[in-house]
Amino acid sequence: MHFMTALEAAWHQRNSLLCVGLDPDPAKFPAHLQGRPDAILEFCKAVVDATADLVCCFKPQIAYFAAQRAEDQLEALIEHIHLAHPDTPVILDAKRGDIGSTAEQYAIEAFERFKADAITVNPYMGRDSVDPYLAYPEKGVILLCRTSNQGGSDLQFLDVDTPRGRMKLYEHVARTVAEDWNASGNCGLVVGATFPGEIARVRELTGDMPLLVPGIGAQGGDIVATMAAGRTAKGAGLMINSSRAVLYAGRDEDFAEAARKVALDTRDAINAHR
Ligand SMILES: O=c1ccn([C@@H]2O[C@H](COP(=O)(O)O)[C@@H](O)[C@H]2O)c(=O)[nH]1
Repeated sequence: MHFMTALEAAWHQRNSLLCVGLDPDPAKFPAHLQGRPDAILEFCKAVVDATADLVCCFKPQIAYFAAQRAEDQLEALIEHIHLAHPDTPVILDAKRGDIGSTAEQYAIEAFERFKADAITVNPYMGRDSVDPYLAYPEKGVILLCRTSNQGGSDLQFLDVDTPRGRMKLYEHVARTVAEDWNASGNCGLVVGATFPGEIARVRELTGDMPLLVPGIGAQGGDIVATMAAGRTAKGAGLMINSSRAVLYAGRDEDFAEAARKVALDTRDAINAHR
């Protein structure tokens, strides 16, 4: 199924704009999982199974798996999500960006090896570096626009002269993606919850384009301001990500139940402003 179709269905049928981020850090796992060779997979599966009915998508961050030599567990995790929760799209957060020939390999890795439904991509190297992902029209291509970290302002907030006039670099990215790169309707943008003013501006520039919004929870972004700035007229359009606040809500054997409680509260806090 097309990523956007699955996402739209999840927003409305499951009544959720929450994306649970899967950033497994073994140092934070409960004692009973410590030292197990499959600890990453078991930890993530437990959180996925406890929260799947509460989310519109999951977002595994590849660095947490690769750093532990656990790409095989990432592959198994995505396979598990597809089998056990087939209507739940998976965004591989990889923030890839490289010349076309290398990007082709990254696209194969994301979509054919890991079987992700969407990937995050850094647009900084330009259109030809993004084309290999866009060549999969069923898959979502979610481009970094206004990231949630403070340092994002170093470049993204600069005023630049563009063929459309003078604007902030992140505004130019938003317009370029919305107006030039989205021919198959499979693009989205990353805009941090820590910058609600810029969420509003990106929404203004891109119509109903889906926005992946990290930065609530551990980074302190504001749900109310995010919703006011970014929701569409249909009360959707957002994948609001929370990773650490959900994953590490509990540190004991009942960690998955604790994760579910935080996910439920977060989903409801979001829905109160749809
Ligand atoms: O601008 C961005 C882009 C991506 N991220 C990623 O989202 C999660 C956030 O984790 P929390 O624990 O909820 O803070 C993480 O995987 C980041 O790599 C982001 O934070 N900001």
